[in-house]
Amino acid sequence: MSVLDDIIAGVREDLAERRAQLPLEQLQALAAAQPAALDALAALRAPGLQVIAEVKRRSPSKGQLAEIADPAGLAAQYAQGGASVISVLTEQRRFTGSLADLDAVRAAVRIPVLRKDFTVDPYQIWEARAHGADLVLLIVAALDDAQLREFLALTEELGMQALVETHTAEEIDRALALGAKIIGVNVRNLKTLEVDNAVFASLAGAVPAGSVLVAESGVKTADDVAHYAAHGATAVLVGEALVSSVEPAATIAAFRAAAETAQAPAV
Ligand SMILES: O=P(O)(O)OC[C@@H](O)[C@@H](O)c1c[nH]c2ccccc12
Repeated sequence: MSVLDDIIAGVREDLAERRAQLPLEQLQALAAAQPAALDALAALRAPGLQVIAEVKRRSPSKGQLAEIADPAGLAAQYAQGGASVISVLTEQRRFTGSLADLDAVRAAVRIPVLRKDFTVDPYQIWEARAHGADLVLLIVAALDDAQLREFLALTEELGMQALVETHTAEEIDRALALGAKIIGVNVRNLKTLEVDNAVFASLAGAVPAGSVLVAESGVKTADDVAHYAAHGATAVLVGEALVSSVEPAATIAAFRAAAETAQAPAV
């Protein structure tokens, strides 16, 4: 069983518990009572390189990254530093996230919020909307085409966007064929947890110009950001480097500035 399969098995167990507590019909009523989702696509299409800043306490590959006693305060700092979207890990067992974190972040910022989880059931998309998220993560490696199609349609029906995460050229083709508008390339292989930054440059060409292309994982330095920007990234998704930064707002500002240098035409 790969790491991904193992994580998903836990996600399904936790999901069964939540579903037993709150039937889908009630969740749908909560979703309907939410203000409309914010336009994440427009936010990511703004000029310059966009930063998706993640609230992430722990990961299976790195263990504990940060305490994050105040996710709302952290998200506010991210927004103040110029993040375009806040990503909130809600998976509990491996990442120590929760829907309570999502609620706290949603209440703290006015920019789009991504519910970052291993989506394997439509219930989770309703849940994301009921908790005020504007985007969900769909990991292509975890879904077949029928699921991906169904989940993209539901996302659209709820006025939300999906960050469709890929790791291979074949996954990018599947995502594009099903109409994904925001494509993520995760340079971390979720089956082995290995990070290889070169994966982005090797795959970026498979995504047509005009799509929103997000480089995910392993962004540590301004040089990493400049590298992804030079290879066509619209945005970078950053977790560890921000949760472990003493000044996350300044780090985000520095990342955005690094991308401008990378994109400036040579004179
Ligand atoms: O902490 P990093 O290396 O900056 O990575 C952030 C993000 O890309 C990573 O958290 C991530 C990308 N795709 C995921 C899917 C599930 C859980 C986590 C992830």
